[in-house]
Amino acid sequence: MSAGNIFMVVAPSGAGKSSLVNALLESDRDILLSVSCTTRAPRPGETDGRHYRFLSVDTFKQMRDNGQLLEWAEVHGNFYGTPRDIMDRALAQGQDVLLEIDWQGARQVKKHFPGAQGIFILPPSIDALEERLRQRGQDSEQVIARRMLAAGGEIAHAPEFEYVIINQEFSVALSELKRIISAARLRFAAQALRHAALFAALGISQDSGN
Ligand SMILES: Nc1nc2c(ncn2[C@@H]2O[C@H](COP(=O)(O)OP(=O)(O)O)[C@@H](O)[C@H]2O)c(=O)[nH]1
Ligand SMILES: Nc1ncnc2c1ncn2[C@@H]1O[C@H](COP(=O)(O)OP(=O)(O)O)[C@@H](O)[C@H]1O
Repeated sequence: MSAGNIFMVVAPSGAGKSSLVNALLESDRDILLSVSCTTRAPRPGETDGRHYRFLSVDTFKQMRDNGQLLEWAEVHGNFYGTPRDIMDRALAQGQDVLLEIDWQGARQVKKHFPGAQGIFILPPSIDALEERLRQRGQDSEQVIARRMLAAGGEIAHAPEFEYVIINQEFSVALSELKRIISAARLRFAAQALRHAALFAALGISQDSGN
């Protein structure tokens, strides 16, 4: 069985990544969303284990220092990280995994898994980004100001990613996200077939070298 694929969705706060990812997951049952750990306080309606694993700073640092996180970063004054165990298990079972992380985390994942595909979501404008953060109605003015201040620096990393989607019209952006994922899956499947054929022709076991 071939290993699963990794997709990373990255965006400045308010660009619409969670909305796009949630809509994608409704129609794509073959992709597992990695639930991150965070030290940020839960927003109204967020539940532990579903949206995030909400941890104290001490517990987060303990997990990080024990090597239980595949990647981690400090974003907007809080710690965020991807637990290693669930992800490793899913990939070994051939399950595709989607990570909703920031650009710093994406860089670290790329080091471990060079085939991971990064998709950067841009808002149509900075004004639209601020409007979306306000309209979401979940963050204080102070939190919104901090996220807006960080947005420019985050957007500067968009060219590092394999794909960039401008989330203007939601349905159009969602179609692009679905198309990117289907195309990448096909490409990886074709690659795996070519490897298998090459190894068979050379009489080499596919497990050798692992
Ligand atoms: N490196 C890293 N970043 C993460 C992780 N989980 C979430 N983030 C990022 O942390 C930032 C803040 O996330 P959040 O507090 O949920 O705010 P939101 O982006 O406005 O919904 C976003 O850029 C997320 O993508 C993670 O596991 N690792
Ligand atoms: N294409 C879009 N047009 C208008 N509003 C959008 C669009 N995409 C997302 N939103 C809204 O913008 C707000 C921020 O979206 P969210 O998915 O929480 O962003 P992120 O996860 O990137 O922080 C939400 O209220 C969401 O409903």
